Amino acid sequence: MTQPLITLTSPAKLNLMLHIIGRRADGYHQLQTVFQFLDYGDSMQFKLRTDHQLILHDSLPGVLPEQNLILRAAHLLQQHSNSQQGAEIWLNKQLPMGGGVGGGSSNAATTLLALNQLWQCQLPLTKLAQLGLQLGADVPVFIQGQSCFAEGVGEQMTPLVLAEPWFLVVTPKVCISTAEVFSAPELTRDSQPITIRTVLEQGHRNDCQAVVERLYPEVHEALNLLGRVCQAKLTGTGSCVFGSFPSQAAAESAARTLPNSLPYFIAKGANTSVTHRQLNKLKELG
Ligand SMILES: C[C@](O)(CO)[C@H](O)COP(=O)(O)OP(=O)(O)OC[C@H]1O[C@@H](n2ccc(N)nc2=O)[C@H](O)[C@@H]1O
Ligand SMILES: Nc1ncnc2c1ncn2[C@@H]1O[C@H](COP(=O)(O)OP(=O)(O)OP(=O)(O)O)[C@@H](O)[C@H]1O
Repeated sequence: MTQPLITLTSPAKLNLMLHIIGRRADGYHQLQTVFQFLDYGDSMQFKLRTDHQLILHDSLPGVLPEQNLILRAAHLLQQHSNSQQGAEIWLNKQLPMGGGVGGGSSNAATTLLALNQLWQCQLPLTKLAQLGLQLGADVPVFIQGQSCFAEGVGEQMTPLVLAEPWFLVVTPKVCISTAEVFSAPELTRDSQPITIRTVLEQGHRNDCQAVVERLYPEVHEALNLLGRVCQAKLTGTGSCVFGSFPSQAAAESAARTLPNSLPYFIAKGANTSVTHRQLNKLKELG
């Protein structure tokens, strides 16, 4: 019998603002951030196996299969749910790695969501988000699937309805280690906490930006170039920088002002993750 196959988009996120307000005893930074999803990402396919095997068909440069967040997420769910089933997984990577658009975390979350459905584990999103947090601070937001104001390390989420403009995302060819940025001595770690009511007026800054611009001249240059045509900001710990536009045509016209050597993509903002919209459609189809 042919086993079911599901195809899902594993989207990018942007941090529209990111303030660091303190540090936990374990060294993790306490953040205030606004997450927006993009209708753009990696493509993933999941096929049920009736045995226990987990097979990832595509590899990533510099990432051992057992370190790949996709297999780590699949193993975690298998252990937690005691599922006797397995899966074959395919990944078509589009998102830049170490780009601050959350590609690895998104892949992990998409895996948890897809296998929860394929294996009929029926774990609620809150439980999947708890599991996801063991894999990375950015995983819960991709599980929850709504644009939001997030606090803690990003796991305390309050949904926020945002505008859904088009974004021009410049992707400098550098892979940035999140841990390196968070360990910089000069990083701002004492921003004044703001409230969700004032976030859209007061939250325009990314506290990681100064450190990243100093460590990575390519990112500094990208911010300068994009800054000529819009307000340009860093997402997460970089390397990607972005600006928003009222239409796709306006974003395309801004992209034409960039040097040909500078890679970019254009995508629409979305209040609900595309993965959730696709999974809901599959559920409706039965
Ligand atoms: C910067 C953001 O992308 C904003 O959305 C996230 O906070 C980063 O999330 P992530 O990539 O999933 O990060 P993780 O894989 O959990 O952490 C990588 C490393 O970054 C540091 N780290 C991460 C998140 C955080 N709030 N404080 C930290 O100090 C820790 O040294 C950690 O070992
Ligand atoms: N499936 C995966 N996709 C991408 N990176 C992965 C994956 N699995 C493990 N990794 C590792 O995670 C690192 C960070 O990848 P990722 O693309 O998520 O960075 P990022 O966008 O900067 O993340 P964030 O915004 O969450 O800080 C990669 O350099 C790679 O070593």
